[in-house]
Amino acid sequence: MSQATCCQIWTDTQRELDAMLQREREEFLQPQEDPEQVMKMLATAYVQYLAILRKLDEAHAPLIHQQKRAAVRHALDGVMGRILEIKGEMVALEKSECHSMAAILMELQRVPEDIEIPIPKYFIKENLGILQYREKYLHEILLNAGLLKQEAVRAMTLEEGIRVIQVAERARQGRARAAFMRRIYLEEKRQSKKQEQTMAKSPDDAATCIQKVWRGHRQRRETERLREEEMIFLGMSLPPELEVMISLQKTNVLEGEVQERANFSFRHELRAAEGPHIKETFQDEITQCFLECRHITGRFPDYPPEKTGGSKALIIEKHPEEIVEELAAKKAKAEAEKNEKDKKVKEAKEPAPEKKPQKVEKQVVDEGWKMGPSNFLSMLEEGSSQYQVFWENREHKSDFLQDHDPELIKAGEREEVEEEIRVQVDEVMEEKLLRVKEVVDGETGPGQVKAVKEKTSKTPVKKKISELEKDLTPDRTIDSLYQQLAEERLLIQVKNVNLSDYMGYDDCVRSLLRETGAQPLPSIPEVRQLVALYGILPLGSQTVHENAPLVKSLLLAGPAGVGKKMLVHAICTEAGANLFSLTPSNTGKYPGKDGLIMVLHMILKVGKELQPSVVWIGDTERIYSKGATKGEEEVNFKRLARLLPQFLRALKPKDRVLLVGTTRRPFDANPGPFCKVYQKIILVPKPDYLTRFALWKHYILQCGGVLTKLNLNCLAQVSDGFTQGHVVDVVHTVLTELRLLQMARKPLRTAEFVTSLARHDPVYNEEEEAFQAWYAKTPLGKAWNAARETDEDGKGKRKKKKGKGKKKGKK
Ligand SMILES: Nc1ncnc2c1ncn2[C@@H]1O[C@H](COP(=O)(O)OP(=O)(O)OP(=O)(O)O)[C@@H](O)[C@H]1O
Repeated sequence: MSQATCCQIWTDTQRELDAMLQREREEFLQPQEDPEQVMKMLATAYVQYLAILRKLDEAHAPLIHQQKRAAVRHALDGVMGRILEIKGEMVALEKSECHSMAAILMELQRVPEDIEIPIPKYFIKENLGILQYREKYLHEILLNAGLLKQEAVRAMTLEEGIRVIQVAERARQGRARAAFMRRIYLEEKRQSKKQEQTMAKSPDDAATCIQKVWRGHRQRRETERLREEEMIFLGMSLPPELEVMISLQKTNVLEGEVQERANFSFRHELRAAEGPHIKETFQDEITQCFLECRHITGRFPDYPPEKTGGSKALIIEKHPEEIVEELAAKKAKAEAEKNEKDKKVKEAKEPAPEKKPQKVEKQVVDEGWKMGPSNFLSMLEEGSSQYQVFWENREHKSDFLQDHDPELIKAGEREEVEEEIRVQVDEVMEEKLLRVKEVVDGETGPGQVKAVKEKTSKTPVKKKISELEKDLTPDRTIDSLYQQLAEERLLIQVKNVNLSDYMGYDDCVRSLLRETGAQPLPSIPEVRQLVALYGILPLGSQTVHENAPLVKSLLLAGPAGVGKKMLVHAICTEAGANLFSLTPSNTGKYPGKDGLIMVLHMILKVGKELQPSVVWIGDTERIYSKGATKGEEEVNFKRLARLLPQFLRALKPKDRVLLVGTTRRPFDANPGPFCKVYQKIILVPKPDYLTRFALWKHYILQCGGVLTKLNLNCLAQVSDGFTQGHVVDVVHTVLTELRLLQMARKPLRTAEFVTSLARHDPVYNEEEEAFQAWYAKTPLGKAWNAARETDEDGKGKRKKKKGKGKKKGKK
């Protein structure tokens, strides 16, 4: 895609985004009373933001201009975050992770694929070098530790050997023949030259000859230049300067260096041109502030210590009147709090009068629904205004050089230069203030300041640091910890699977069931969406992780073979994350509480440093098993269960680390602590007819099978109740190397697969019901049931009222 097309897509999408922001300002700020209307509004915005995200990613991926890339990425992150916020609102409103979007899709004239979550390509593309290096490093560690076998070098067959020799021999003969022909050509040329030299030429002939050669050469050069210009104009090739730049940027290190050098020169320029003026302004502002303060309080204030930001606070502070106002507001707030406390104490002493629930309910209804505060709207609006200032009116088509905009860099650098100068000014002004205090007020400043400092240093705020947050390995490097974790199999290789490889279609039966009022459970496409929303997007983007509703842990529950592990690997592949395996059988190598703390500490330290990271606990129900503990292994599991909340507490919004648990038997776990640790629970379903059909086809073709004589409909029908894992296993069992060799004589038959399938146990209805019953007991399941009951009560009451009304009417 040419750069001009990318910019055009960006322009169009930005316009759509502006329209969305305008709509948000108008619609979402108004309180709404009808929940159905609210849901419709949210779902519409959700679908539209997804379309915007898709287009922004399309524009961002091929863009070369670094500043434009940064601007589009800013918008990308903002839109991703906003989608997560809207999803959060939808979940809170419907008390379910699944929403029926069919009506909205119809109304907006979209297809079901439009609600798949696009995963920005920059997650991987911008870290490709580091990811490849890390993959190679891990591979080497595993090879050296003997945990991986070196791939055996395959011996050549006789035919392959002959072929290689033939190719080489023919090439040699070709080269010899070419050399021979060249020799003949040169010989002939030499002969003709000799003949020409013997025939004397007039000066005119000689001049014509020289002109001919020169004109030919000049025209060829000119044509070449024109051709290059045209290619650049059409966007089919890059200007030479840019090509050099891109080749430099191919390695991340170089990119960093180039950027750093450019920034340094701008900073230097700014410091020289604007530094003195900034310094003067700061000094004036600080002096003014001190004078005003003395005017109000009668003495010069102490200089704010550097730890609290130095004079930054003074510079921000506007007017003495505002300070007075602020103080008054603080006082009023404190008084109000005190009054409330007194009131509560009084109420606790006196028997509380009976509450009137009806009134409260009415109040809630009266207030209506309002969209919660957003961290991303302001970001999007800021991005939009920056776009209007810098990019909207720029001529993208003729920007052959894709050169940077110095003003934009300067704007970014200005803040840093200001901060640098402020620190210098602070040092000077603090000295000055002390001297002035001594002369004017007779205060011996340093002593007082020291005293204050000592006072503050004597009363440090005691904060309890959990065992996991302490650095237990201060003398170890990240590399050595990484190596140790890999050797202990706590850090494992990620299988290269994408989320789109997790095949599956919407289950029509499930949608029908939902309409009858059954608890909504996710279909396969919804599982894909939830995994992308709660796992991949926050892990891939720092901004999204820090500002969107924080999800620290995710549970994938479902029968054996439905693809839970595949989803864990897909999260890591798409987000470029490390994969730590805390599966109970792995932690046995570190017995005792201290051992376990050390494992968790190492995982946290390496995971945070080399973020994003996924910490996977397979068979996670085992660590929350009900009943008394038996044996050392179970004691260790219980210990891990007790340490997990601490582990999660040690994860801050800036740490892109996600805990993912997988379980085949969640009902065996103690529901209380289990659901407390896992913030989001996704029930992974077994495949429906359409998915089974696609799975059979895909895996048979992948293993080299031929479909001609196969009845895939029959296979899909017969495999009802079986999982994806069963299908994969059956295909691998049937399509052995020997069977593939026989294929020409003996075509594949459906019965072969059916026979093999019969050796597996399907997921029986009882097991599926057990999953559903367990899900109904999770916090979200309970909330959904409670909401439904109140809904039904409400409807019943309304019906009764109507009935009464009618009777009265008849009377
Ligand atoms: N939706 C899917 N599309 C394609 N392949 C799938 C899908 N789901 C699962 N598979 C394949 O099925 C096999 C089993 O999947 P996986 O091991 O991830 O299941 P699991 O739920 O983790 O099983 P278990 O609970 O037994 O550990 C894998 O080879 C995986 O690639």
